Amino acid sequence: MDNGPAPRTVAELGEFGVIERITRDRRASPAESIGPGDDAAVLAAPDGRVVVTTDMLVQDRHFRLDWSDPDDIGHKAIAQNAADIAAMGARVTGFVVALACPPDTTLDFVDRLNKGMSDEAARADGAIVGGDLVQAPILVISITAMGDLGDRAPVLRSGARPGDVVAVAGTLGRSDAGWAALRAGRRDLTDVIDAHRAPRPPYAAGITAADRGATAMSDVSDSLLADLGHIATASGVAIDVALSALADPVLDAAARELEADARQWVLTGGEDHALAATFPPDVALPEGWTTIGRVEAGAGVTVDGAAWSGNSGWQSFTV
Ligand SMILES: Nc1ncnc2c1ncn2[C@@H]1O[C@H](COP(=O)(O)OP(=O)(O)O)[C@@H](O)[C@H]1O
Ligand SMILES: Cc1ncc(C[n+]2csc(CCOP(=O)(O)OP(=O)(O)O)c2C)c(N)n1
Ligand SMILES: [Mg+2]
Ligand SMILES: [Mg+2]
Ligand SMILES: [Mg+2]
Repeated sequence: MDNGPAPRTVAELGEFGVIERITRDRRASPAESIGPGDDAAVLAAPDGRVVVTTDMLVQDRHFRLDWSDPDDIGHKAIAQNAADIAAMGARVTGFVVALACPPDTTLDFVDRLNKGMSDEAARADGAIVGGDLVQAPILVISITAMGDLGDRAPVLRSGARPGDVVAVAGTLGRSDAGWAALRAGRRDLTDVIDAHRAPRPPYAAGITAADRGATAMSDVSDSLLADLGHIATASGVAIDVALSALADPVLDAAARELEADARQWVLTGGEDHALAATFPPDVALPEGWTTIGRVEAGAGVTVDGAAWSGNSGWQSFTV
């Protein structure tokens, strides 16, 4: 029997066909858990507490289809959520993914988006256990991540104390540099463009930081200055950052090409999802962490002892 041409778009395959396609490889959920396919998922919460966070990506606000491949968008959507779990000192247990897309979205696009999400979920050691699929005029990906602290105390933004060391794990400023390269049409600057399209946060560093006694932690989504600012405010302390500790030859090379200031990217660029944390002064930093500053008495964030002039990072409603 001739069933006609194979479906090519989500409208042609239909909601339940697409869900079946997306979840086909996701039947294997973690032990004691129930994954996609029922009215809700069930996740084990071994220590009785659940860490939970949500973040969304909106087309033309967080990504552009002419700048990012579908798998990049999938990576980024999972990464921005998993980084918040890691920033609490927790490990990811599961994700639920709500996807809104136009009816002419191709199945190839959905497959690649799905592959990017699955690959990054695997990097974060978590499974995609459910979601939602609806029609919308543009793409929106809204993800909720759940995590488990084991026997650790959560690392809050409020625990930094004067005398603590400030450290980061992961790269800073590369995503912003990549965004600048894309706006300038400089597709050749692949180091920074790749970092913008698909950040790879250092999830394990969040857990090792918690185990090593980190006093406060956050991922860097809006900018180093803005996110350290949240730690400073929540902790009632001042933070001073040493610019020399933030040098990155990849950024310097991109800055020469784009006639830009690498310091601006490192301090005010968002979307790298590096981890920033404070540690007691006598602690040996775990692997992957680099000292970039110090916690002091007072308020606010300074750079080499002085206020940073100009914008300090991304704000959703300013542009
Ligand atoms: N619409 C909302 N309703 C309730 N809480 C929110 C809302 N938006 C943000 N928050 C909370 O405000 C805090 C800061 O949010 P956000 O800046 O998005 O954090 P992050 O950069 O870690 O994603 C988080 O604790 C988040 O849960
Ligand atoms: C098309 C496009 N425009 C602008 C940006 C830049 N941008 C979008 S969101 C963002 C920062 C973080 O976004 P937010 O939604 O605040 O994430 P959260 O802090 O909640 O993790 C930046 C720098 C981009 N990536 N793509
Ligand atoms: Mg958020
Ligand atoms: Mg965060
Ligand atoms: Mg933000």
